[in-house]
Amino acid sequence: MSQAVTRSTTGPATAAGPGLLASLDPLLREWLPRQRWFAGKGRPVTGFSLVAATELLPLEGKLGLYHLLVRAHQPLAPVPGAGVEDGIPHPGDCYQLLIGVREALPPRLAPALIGHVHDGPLAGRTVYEALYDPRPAEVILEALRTQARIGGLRFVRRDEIRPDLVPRLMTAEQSNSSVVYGDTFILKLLRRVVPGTNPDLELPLALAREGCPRVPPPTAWVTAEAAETGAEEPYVLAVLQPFVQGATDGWELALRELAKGEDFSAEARALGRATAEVHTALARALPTVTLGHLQLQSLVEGMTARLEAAAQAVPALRPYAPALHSAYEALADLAAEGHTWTAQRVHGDLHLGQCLRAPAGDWSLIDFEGEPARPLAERRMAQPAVRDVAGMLRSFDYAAHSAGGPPALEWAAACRAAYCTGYAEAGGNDPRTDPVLLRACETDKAVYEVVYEARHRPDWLAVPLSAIRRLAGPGPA
Ligand SMILES: Nc1ncnc2c1ncn2[C@@H]1O[C@H](COP(=O)(O)OP(=O)(O)O)[C@@H](O)[C@H]1O
Ligand SMILES: O=P(O)(O)O[C@H]1O[C@H](CO)[C@@H](O[C@H]2O[C@H](CO)[C@@H](O)[C@H](O)[C@H]2O)[C@H](O)[C@H]1O
Repeated sequence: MSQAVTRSTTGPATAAGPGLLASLDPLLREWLPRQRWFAGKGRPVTGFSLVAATELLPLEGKLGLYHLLVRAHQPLAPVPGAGVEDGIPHPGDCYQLLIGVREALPPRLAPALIGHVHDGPLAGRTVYEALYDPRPAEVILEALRTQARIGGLRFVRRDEIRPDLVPRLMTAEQSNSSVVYGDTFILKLLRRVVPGTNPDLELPLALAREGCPRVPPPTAWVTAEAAETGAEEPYVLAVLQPFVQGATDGWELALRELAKGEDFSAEARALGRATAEVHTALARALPTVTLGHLQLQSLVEGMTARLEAAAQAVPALRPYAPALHSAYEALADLAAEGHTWTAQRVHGDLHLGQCLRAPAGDWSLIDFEGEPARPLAERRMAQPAVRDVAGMLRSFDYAAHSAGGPPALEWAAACRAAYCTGYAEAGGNDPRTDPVLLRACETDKAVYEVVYEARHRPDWLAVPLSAIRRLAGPGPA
């Protein structure tokens, strides 16, 4: 692993050294695991190593600013897709940090505090999560606007960016961190980063080339060059895109309508159409493949392995596992009979919260990263488009269980039907004509959700478990 301490080519000279991380180490051990976006919850952090450090503002000023890529050592790996120790040695995940350094924090930045440094080059200073502070956020936007190269960081711009946009950090619960600039742009700073093409940049760029208006096109992005990090490929670190002004996300909207006892099927149908339009554009933009017997076998093996790992991690799932396996076996049987399916690039983690409705009524889809816990190569594989449909169908069910009171099952059924109708109207294959594949994909998604909730929101575990019971069907469980 490289201990790159980078030297700026067009930015300020760097004063960061390996001592920097050593002095931050005790503070990060305490602070990092508390962050919503920390992926290694439940496993101890035993240390850190520096992948790259870049000074963005020199320490001599009132405000110092460091960009760090830091590997958090957690010697045991998560069970694939489950996040629970199983003893497999693991080098640890790499996180992107933007660290502000001041003599003292003004009260408005109190929530951003990481801690007070006692040793090393930052001794006596206060370090904090710099995205809370407008000045560092402006530094990033200015670097994008001017296409700067600072150390190993490359700021790449595709479209014009107006100067002087005022930043504000989004405070929503997120897997990453986002800053909105003057209601014009939104910057997503990825937190757990891996080298290689990131689908959250790759797919919106491909859709922009296709002229698909359903996805905000990337305006600019940040990468860390491979030479600076010791990786084989650059890391994609952040993506700037147009901000959909006044938008409401589908989750919020669905809950609002549910609370009023209102039907949501017209919106669900429009969402189905939007999804089909995105799928059609993705199938035009990027290669599609036919899944024959062998490929189907490996798809089924993946689903089976995820179910097994999930049942190991979440005991409540165990009684249903045999019945759930039958959904995958039915798919394998169809494949053995010679059925084939088309696979293409998909969103990968589609749910109501990833759909934004502009005030004029148009729906946009965002966040093409895929399921965050899966390896990058898996997230970039061509898959049956029904995977995304299954994600949305699950989401209507989630909403029906989350509005308070008895689950609004009829409401969800109407949304699910309308969504499939809209999907077929806009040129997608009606998912209801392929019930075996749909059931397998819905099962796989519900299994993922069981693990996700057990890990992040145990209070919500009952929601996917109720779907698990439905999907398992009547039987000994
Ligand atoms: N282009 C956009 N316009 C308006 N709001 C957006 C846009 N992109 C994202 N958001 C808001 O930011 C939130 C987080 O974005 P998302 O890409 O889902 O990040 P994460 O991967 O961290 O979950 C979304 O739920 C949405 O509210
Ligand atoms: O939006 P993210 O990329 O962070 O996705 C993760 O978190 C989601 C929750 O915020 C989670 O979605 C699940 O809960 C939603 C309601 O909060 C529901 O609409 C989805 O259908 C359900 O899957 C998602 O699975 C996870 O990857």
